[in-house]
This record gives sequence, C-alpha cells and structure tokens, in this order.
Amino acid sequence: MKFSDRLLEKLQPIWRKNHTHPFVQEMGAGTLDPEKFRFYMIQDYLYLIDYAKLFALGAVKAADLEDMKIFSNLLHATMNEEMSLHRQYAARFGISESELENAAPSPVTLAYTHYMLHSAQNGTLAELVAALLPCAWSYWEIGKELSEIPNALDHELYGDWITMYSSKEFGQTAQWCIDLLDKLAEGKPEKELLQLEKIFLNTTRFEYLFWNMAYHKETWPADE
Ligand SMILES: Cc1ncc(CO)c(N)n1
Repeated sequence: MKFSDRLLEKLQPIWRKNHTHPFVQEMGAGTLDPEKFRFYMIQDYLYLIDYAKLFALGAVKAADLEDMKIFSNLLHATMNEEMSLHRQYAARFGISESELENAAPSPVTLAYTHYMLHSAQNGTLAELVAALLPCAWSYWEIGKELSEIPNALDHELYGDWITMYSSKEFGQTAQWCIDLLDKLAEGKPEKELLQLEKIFLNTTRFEYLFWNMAYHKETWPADE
C-alpha cells in the first residue's frame, strides 16, 4: 500500500467537512457572498507567498537534481500561475498588488503558514512535503467536484477559480506532490511515518479552518 493510500483513508472525515463547508458549497452553487470571496482572496494570497517559500525550501533540501527540478517547477507554477489568478481577482475587486502583499494576515492564516514553515524549516524533506501536500491535493479534489456542477465553470465570479483548481495542470502539480511523498516515505520506519501522518493531518485540518475563517471573515479581536 502506498503511503498516500494510507493518508487517503485517514483524511476522509476531514475532507467531508471541507467539501460540505458553506464556503465551498456556495462557491459551487454560485451564491457565495462576493465580500467573503474578497476576504478569502486576500488571505489566500498571503498564504501563497509562504506556501511558495516551502517549495523554495524543498529545492534547498532536495537530495538530487530530479527533485530539485520538481520543486522549482512547483515554485514557478505557484508564483506565476496560481498567484496570477489571485492578482486578476484582486484587480476585479479594485485591490492593488501592493495592497494585496501588504494586507495583514488573519490569525488562522498566520497559524497555518507558520505551522507549515516550521515543519519545512525544522523537519526532513519528507516532513516538508507532508506539510504542503494537503494544500494541493485538497484543492484539486474540491476543484474537480465543483467543476461537475452544471454551469459552475461559467460562473461570472467563481468560474475562473473552479477552472484553475480543476485544471489538468493543477492536477499534475498535486500528483507531483503525492508521488514525491510516496517516494520519500518508502522504507521509512513506522515511527517516522506516524510523524509524517501527524503533520499531514494537521495541515489538512488547517484547510478546514481556512474555509471557515474566510466564510466568517475572521480577523483579530480588536480589528473587527
Ligand atoms: C489555503 C489554501 N490551501 C491550498 C491552496 C492550493 O494551493 C490554496 N491556494 N490555499
């Protein structure tokens, strides 16, 4: 059994919560309040800046050129394709690029990105990949699911988001991360696999908190 199959079993209850979260459901139905999406988009941009740094750290920690190249491709795709979707949305909302970059991270954004960066900086290469895999994997699953809803891909506001995350290219980046973790987990003792599983499930749970944070536009107590 591949390590990712074992993870797939463990993550089911959390994914179910993610897929049925009102933010995701309403985005698919096209009824999500654009103000919630605007809030999400800004926070997600901040998230992606740090997420991209995980790929850069992966390139530093890679044991061979083949893996280094994968990380460099992932870094490039995140900064140039995924983040460009956010920049286009920001422009539609009248938010400038510097406003985007300089926005304040919400508590959940900060906790999530710092947990990922901590795992990436202090852990092994496998721990780094375990931290980032839920991001790509769960978005791909959500993207595919929403793309099957009639007319969802053509929605004026949410269509581009669904198109990006259900795309073949995004699926390929998720698959790279899955294959990489399977490769790095091969032959590892159970104790290390449990540590990878722990990190993986924590960032999977953070994915839920991120949807919830966006839906409720959660900020710091005195900034509400
Ligand atoms: C919070 C979050 N998780 C995953 C992705 C996919 O890269 C994203 N853009 N944002």
